[in-house]
Amino acid sequence: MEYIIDLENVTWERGNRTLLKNVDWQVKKGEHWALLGLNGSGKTSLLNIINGYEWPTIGTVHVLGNRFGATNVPELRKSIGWVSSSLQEKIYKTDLTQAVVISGKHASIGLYESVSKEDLTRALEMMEIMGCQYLVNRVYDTCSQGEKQKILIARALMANPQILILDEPCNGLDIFSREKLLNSINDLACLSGGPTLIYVTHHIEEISQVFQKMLLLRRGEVYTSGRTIDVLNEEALSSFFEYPVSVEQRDERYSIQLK
Ligand SMILES: Nc1ncnc2c1ncn2[C@@H]1O[C@H](COP(=O)(O)OP(=O)(O)OP(=O)(O)O)[C@@H](O)[C@H]1O
Repeated sequence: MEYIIDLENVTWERGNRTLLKNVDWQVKKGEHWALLGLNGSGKTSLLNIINGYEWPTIGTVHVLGNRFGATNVPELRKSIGWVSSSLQEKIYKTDLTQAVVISGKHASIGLYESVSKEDLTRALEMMEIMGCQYLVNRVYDTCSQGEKQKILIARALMANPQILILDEPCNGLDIFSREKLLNSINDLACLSGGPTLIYVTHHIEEISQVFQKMLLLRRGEVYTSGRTIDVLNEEALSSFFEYPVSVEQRDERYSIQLK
């Protein structure tokens, strides 16, 4: 079986610190994962390794069938979308929303080529998938935080990625904007031929039923990975957080409270 992400025994050291230790993680195409961990647990470090921005000290990394060390990483990166708050800061605030989306075609910030009719049509399609086509012709900075997230996901889709990393996309959103964004993400997850999603979060409340697999990171190590329904329960999470928690499940969504 070919995995689209295959990390074997990945350890990453910086100075005298081990930031990732013996990480094994295999992701199949079309299998959407949530990646959960507290602040500083190593989530971003892991994503940096998957994107080839950092190299493991020990272990092997295969992404989309390519072994890091024997492949052209910048080329490979075109197949991986990564939407994060640091991206949001880079976007030119006075650009129109559709220009921001089109810039995802070459992962540029801003547009440096004339826009073809096909690019515009595709951008509008991507905006429609994310439920934000109504924002066309709006200046990016006049959009709400939730709308900006949708634009940035549409931008990432423009390059037709096989893997799409959504790095804490609901940060800074109120409960209504959060639910709207999660609905659009669910639609995207169900899109035939769409990317495999990796949803990074601190909050189990955001993990909807489309994320059937989970990886729990703690202090740079995989605490556990497997089916979400097996992982998101009181016993497993109390042990993971090293603190007693209660977990409720309703309508295929979860909530957690400290006991
Ligand atoms: N380049 C680096 N050099 C040294 N230490 C680093 C480097 N990158 C990350 N770290 C450290 O590794 C640990 C894990 O950081 P990382 O950003 O991967 O965690 P995270 O799970 O993404 O956290 P958060 O949820 O707060 O974003 C932290 O203690 C961080 O300070």
